[in-house]
Amino acid sequence: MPAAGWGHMVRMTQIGLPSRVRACLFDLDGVLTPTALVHAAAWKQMFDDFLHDREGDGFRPFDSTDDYDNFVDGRPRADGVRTFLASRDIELPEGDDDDPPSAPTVHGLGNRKNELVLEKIRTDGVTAYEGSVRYVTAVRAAGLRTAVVSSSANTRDVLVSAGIEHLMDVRVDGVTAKEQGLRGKPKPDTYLEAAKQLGFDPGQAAVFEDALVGMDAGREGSFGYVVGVDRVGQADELRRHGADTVVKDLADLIGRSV
Ligand SMILES: O=P(O)(O)OC[C@H]1O[C@@H](O)[C@H](O)[C@@H](O)[C@@H]1O
Repeated sequence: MPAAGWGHMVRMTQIGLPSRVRACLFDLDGVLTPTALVHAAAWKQMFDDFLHDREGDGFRPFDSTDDYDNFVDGRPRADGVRTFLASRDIELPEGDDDDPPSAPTVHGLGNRKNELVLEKIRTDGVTAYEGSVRYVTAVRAAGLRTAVVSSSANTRDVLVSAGIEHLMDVRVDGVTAKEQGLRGKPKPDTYLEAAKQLGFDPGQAAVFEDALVGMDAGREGSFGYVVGVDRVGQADELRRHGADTVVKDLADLIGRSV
């Protein structure tokens, strides 16, 4: 048997990653589960109600593709509120984490959106992408370690609801990032923390992301490989933001050599 073990030999041809990669860091929403759609719909409903109340019938609605991808996707919740409002030249007081959903503050709006997300997840449940489960299972069988790295404070609930919590060795999410004072994506802090907890340098870790800010984090953190996951037809944008490769589904990497 070779010094690195058979798992090492097998994975080079079967999981589409360079041999230096020993750990896989997966974003959640849009990569492991289809919950990016739930978030996008909740953001739209919340911002459209807010803009309508503020500007009347002539308001410019939140665009679930452009506004979501550029200002909200992948960022921690309050950063998403701030970044979108800034794009419309709107300033609101910060407020507090426990502001009621009716409060006209950054956190009030964030809490309003979160109520919509939780309602949808509780009603419909979450099913993981089948190709993602197959791919994560394959990388673990090849001896790599795995982490989920998400801005979402709902990460644990979504993993449990989807039945995939046991597939992740480490979780760095919106809750743990806040506890540890880690900056959110597009900063690489949460991905760096996950690599550290798994015991690897960034160069030995691959980042799997569907969000443009996640690509930026992968590039700024000098990770060993960055996989862009294109669920919405933004492959070129993902490449421009630093993807080494772009796939439509994680299972597309199975059987691919790099
Ligand atoms: O509001 P949460 O569940 O903490 O999630 C924050 C963000 O988490 C990211 O994973 C999603 O891409 C965003 O859409 C979402 O807004």
